[in-house]
Amino acid sequence: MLPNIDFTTTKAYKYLADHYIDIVAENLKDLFKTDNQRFTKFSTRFEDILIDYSKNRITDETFALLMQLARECMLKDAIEAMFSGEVINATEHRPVLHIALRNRSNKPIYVDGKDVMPDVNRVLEQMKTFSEEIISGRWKGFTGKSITDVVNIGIGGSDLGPVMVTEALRPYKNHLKMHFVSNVDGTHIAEALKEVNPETTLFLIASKTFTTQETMTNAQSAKDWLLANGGKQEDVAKHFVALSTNTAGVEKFGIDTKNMFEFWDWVGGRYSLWSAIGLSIVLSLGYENFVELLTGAHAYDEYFRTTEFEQNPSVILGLLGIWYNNFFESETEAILPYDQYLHRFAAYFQQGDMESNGKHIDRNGKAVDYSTGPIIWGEPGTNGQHAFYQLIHQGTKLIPCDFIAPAQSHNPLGDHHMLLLSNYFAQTEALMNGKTIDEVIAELKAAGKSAEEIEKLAPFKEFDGNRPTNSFLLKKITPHSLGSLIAMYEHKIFVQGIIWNIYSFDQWGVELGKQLAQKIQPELRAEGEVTTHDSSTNGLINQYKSWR
Ligand SMILES: O=P(O)(O)OC[C@H]1O[C@@H](O)[C@H](O)[C@@H](O)[C@@H]1O
Repeated sequence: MLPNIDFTTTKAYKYLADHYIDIVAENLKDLFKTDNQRFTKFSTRFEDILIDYSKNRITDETFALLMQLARECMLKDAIEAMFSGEVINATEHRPVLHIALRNRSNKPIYVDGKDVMPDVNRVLEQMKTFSEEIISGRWKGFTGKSITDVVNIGIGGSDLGPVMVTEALRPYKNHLKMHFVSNVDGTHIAEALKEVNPETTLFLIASKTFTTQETMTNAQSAKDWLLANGGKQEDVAKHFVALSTNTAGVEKFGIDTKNMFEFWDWVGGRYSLWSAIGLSIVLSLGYENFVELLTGAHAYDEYFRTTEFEQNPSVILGLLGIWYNNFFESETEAILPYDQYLHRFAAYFQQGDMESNGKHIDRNGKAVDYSTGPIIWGEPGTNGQHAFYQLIHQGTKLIPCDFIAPAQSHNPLGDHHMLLLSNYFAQTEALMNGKTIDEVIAELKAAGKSAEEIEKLAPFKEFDGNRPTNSFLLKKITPHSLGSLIAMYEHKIFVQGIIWNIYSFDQWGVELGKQLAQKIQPELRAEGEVTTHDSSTNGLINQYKSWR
């Protein structure tokens, strides 16, 4: 059982609310001036990942109160409930065990009295054997040629994780060309099919439920394409495999269940890259690298589970998020990787975070009267600087930002990495320090501007600063360190869900639109005017029907 505590009724919350009034008047810059231990105190490490959270609007007192909040909300018990396989996804009656998929210690984890590890290991072994067949070229397509291209057809958690990881770890990839098709927009599959040859293409149909409309439609089109381009029904087995929890659905679609890679309903879709859904990762990087990814995540899981809150990155990051979300009323958080390979990292955690904590009903089934999950967004480093950083620096909104960078580049080309990192360091410094009006005036004077020009221009060039950031500095992005970093973020989301007293592992909010789309489909198929909706929806549908 998860604890069930309204965090706004805790002592720590009340103290924090009072303390906020003091802090809001404080300037980060001054906090650094008065405490030369600030970096040492407010930074932590996990293996080769340094997490500097000193540029946050906190003092020793804030930190202590946030830790007290976690204790009053019984976070420790909640962590144990997850790791020991309790049914913490109560609305779907499921445990939450993505940690079992990467449990390299192999210590038993029980669901309904049965250790899940033998099944986890069996599927990993199956992924290993299969990937070796494909990568080595021993697996042949319907004309006897080896596989050159892999198309993963999946959406949401069955797409975002595999895409993010295969992109993040491109330096480790082999000769296989990877394609990812998610959107039901025919353009997505049509464009992918233009790039591949039916004789040498393997399709991975990735769907936990094997009922998702987008995925089933794309999978059917891929099968039709194979059959229309020389393949026969009996060749489907050579070109299609399924990654799913739904054996009956896989059979119904026409994929032989010996070509099915199983996982289980205790794996949430947005936490499934560690499962059979990660087969595209295994194919792209090789099994050993996938195991390294799992190992990095497992090492972090153990650390998260056993480390005191004060040194625990996910606990600290989660609580800082709560500090901004619930006291400063920040609505968004930006994830800004200074690493081109991490270009889908923010997109991945958009689902990870917003589908997990975008809830307004608490664990008692009652509407909350406080703010929960933030809006997550972001793009890679310097691209963002030339696009939206204006608002982060000088806009009216407080946007806590995570800056992520590797010290070592996989492409040490001339000065590129030094230039990239100079921006990474400069931005958090600039966001913190800002630029005072006096500094602006001095600068303009030095540039020879007239007093009149200075007076006019100065206010536009002032930066308030005092804008909070976390910096993640990794030695290098490797399968191991990436595994740890993903797990760190996953557990941060978990921590926040516990404090907000919501269920982080269901996603009922995605259902309504799906249901209505089902209702609209026959109306779009039929001829004639539609009158069953509100005037806006009718108007749009009828315009579409007259234009199509
Ligand atoms: O893997 P499936 O079953 O096709 O689901 C894909 C996605 O479907 C969405 O509807 C869910 O909100 C996601 O959580 C999920 O990842």
